[in-house]
Amino acid sequence: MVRYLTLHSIEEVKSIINEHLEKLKNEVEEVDLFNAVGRVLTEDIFSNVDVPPYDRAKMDGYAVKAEDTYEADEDNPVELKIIGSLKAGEVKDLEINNGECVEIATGAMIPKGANAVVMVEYTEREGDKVKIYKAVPPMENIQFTGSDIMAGELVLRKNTKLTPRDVGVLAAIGKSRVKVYKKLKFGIISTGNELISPEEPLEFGKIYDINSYALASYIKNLGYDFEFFGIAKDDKEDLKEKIKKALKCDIILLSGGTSAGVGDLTETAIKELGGEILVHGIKIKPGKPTIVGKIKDKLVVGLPGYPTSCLTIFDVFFGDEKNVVKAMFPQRYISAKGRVEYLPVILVKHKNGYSAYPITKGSGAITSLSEADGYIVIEENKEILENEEVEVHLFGDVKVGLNIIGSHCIGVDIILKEAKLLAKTINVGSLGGLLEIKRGEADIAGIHLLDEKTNTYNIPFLERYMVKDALLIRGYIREQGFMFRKELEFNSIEDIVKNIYNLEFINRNKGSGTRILFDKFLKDNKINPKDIKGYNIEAKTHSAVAAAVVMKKADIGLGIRNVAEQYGLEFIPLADEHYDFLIRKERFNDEDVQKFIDALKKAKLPFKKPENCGDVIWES
Ligand SMILES: Nc1nc2c(c(=O)[nH]1)N[C@H]1C(S)=C(S)[C@@H](COP(=O)(O)OP(=O)(O)OC[C@H]3O[C@@H](n4cnc5c(N)ncnc54)[C@H](O)[C@@H]3O)O[C@H]1N2
Ligand code: MOO
Repeated sequence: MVRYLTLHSIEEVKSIINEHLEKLKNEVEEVDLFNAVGRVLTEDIFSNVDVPPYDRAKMDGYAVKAEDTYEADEDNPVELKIIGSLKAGEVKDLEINNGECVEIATGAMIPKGANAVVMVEYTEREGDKVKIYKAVPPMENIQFTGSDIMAGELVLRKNTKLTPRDVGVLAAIGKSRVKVYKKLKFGIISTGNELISPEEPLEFGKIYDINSYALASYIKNLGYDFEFFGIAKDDKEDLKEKIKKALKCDIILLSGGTSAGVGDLTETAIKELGGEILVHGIKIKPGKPTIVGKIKDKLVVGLPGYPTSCLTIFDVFFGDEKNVVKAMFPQRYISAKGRVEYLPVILVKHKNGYSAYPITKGSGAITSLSEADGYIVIEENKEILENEEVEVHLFGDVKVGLNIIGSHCIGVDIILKEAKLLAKTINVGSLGGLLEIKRGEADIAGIHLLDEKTNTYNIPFLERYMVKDALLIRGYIREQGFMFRKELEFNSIEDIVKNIYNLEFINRNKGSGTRILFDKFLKDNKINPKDIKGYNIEAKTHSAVAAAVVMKKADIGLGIRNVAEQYGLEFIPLADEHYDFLIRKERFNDEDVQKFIDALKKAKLPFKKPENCGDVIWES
């Protein structure tokens, strides 16, 4: 049976959800001050009292009649008689006349007759007399009744979202409880037999439940409440049981089980609990199979299982307004037809503004969102995005720091840690890094490009690509070689060449230095890539190659020694390669760049360091 979803527009779904939210949002509850922050007032707040409620001293010293001090200066003090003392909280019937004063503490009530306070630093006490060395004008060092807040004053308006400072104001006027809009409470359920809690050890075939935790945190950050009802098995009765319990919440969020597969039970469960389905399918990417249903007056939202889809949908329909910045989109991106696409991007700041790099790991990857600074919205009828200005909706502040764009190497992470630097590292391969330096977007690019003709690294490429205004810093030497599981029993490159047609390879992405090295190896040994099994299967990092071999998705792949060692694989070296750093000249003297180079020299790296590590070896 072929099942197609009827896709609703984002606006339609927003209006269904907002209608429900509006109703809930108007419900009112009362909270005490310890629980008021972040809540939204449903009433104007007026003060019934003056703050402060009496004139009080701002400083420790003596309460005086100002005119008695006018003659005083450092050489000619005025002497006053002390007729008493006042501490904060003391109420005494004291009144001063000319020539008199009262010793007073910060916060104490100003006695009758006094109109100024002389700070104790400008006085000298002798018994019941005090010498005043400084003249003070009237009102000096007194905070007057109601000068902070006056009785009858409007202090906070309806619809204010209370900040910690606002709560301070409420306390100041003795308002111990306030009426606020009811806090929405979300019930959270994850579904899937494969899911386990992060508290359990990982069994083969299981994955950790991401969505419950990420959604709950999202909800908390928005100032709402949540309750977690656990992971439902792909079993209708279990799911129904959990939904029933969750119906005490205002909105129930399920994740997983929305698409048209066998285990997709959400729709049925909602119906069998007496509910109706309002939406199943939205013109959005990611998150197309989202379900919106209703059981009595409760909204039940079936979010897709893929973490990025799940969180994007939550954000689109329940999230808060985002700050927007304009950025250049320097790459070419083909967007989903017939759906509005929310594409996560990393922002890179440079002297002409921002550039936005798409994250294309897909909706199954949680790091699509955790690495993103925000997203861009690509309209339904736009198919290609290329070298144009876009608006980026920001998740928070844009992290700024060095932009390190190029080939990925764990050495870079170690150097950054040594240098205590914050940096953005974007993995676009060596050649990609070189181009980003040319374009002025990267500050530093890690590159390892082997020139076949000269059998040297990097410099021939800089010349061929006419890189200008840049310097090349000698980095370190990585041992590239073949990694494979023990059972293969190879001892030399010759062993590998002999067996090459029986092996399942995993290759690296085009533009990566490792790929170039592999191609050269094939050429040197007169092997046609077409005859290599797995030649077209690409992994993006050294670790991904190692993981594929460990998991027996491939027999062998090319990568660096220390990654092979990390994964417990055998390793036969093929070539020493130079991993160097291309740096834009105008950034060369920046503190962060210099720190990076320093740390490169100092850091203990799992690679060989040549004598001239950290030196400039080429300049355009
Ligand atoms: N034949 C079709 N297959 C799929 C379609 C379709 O239209 N036709 N849509 C695809 C799209 S788009 C999405 S999005 C997903 C949505 O899948 P479900 O909502 O049914 O979710 P599951 O199948 O249960 O899970 C998908 C994926 O995500 C993992 N997952 C689920 N829950 C969690 C969680 N709480 N934490 C971490 N990861 C989770 C799950 O293991 C699966 O790998 O369907 C496509 N398929
Ligand atoms: O709707 Mo799915 O989220 O495109 O991957």
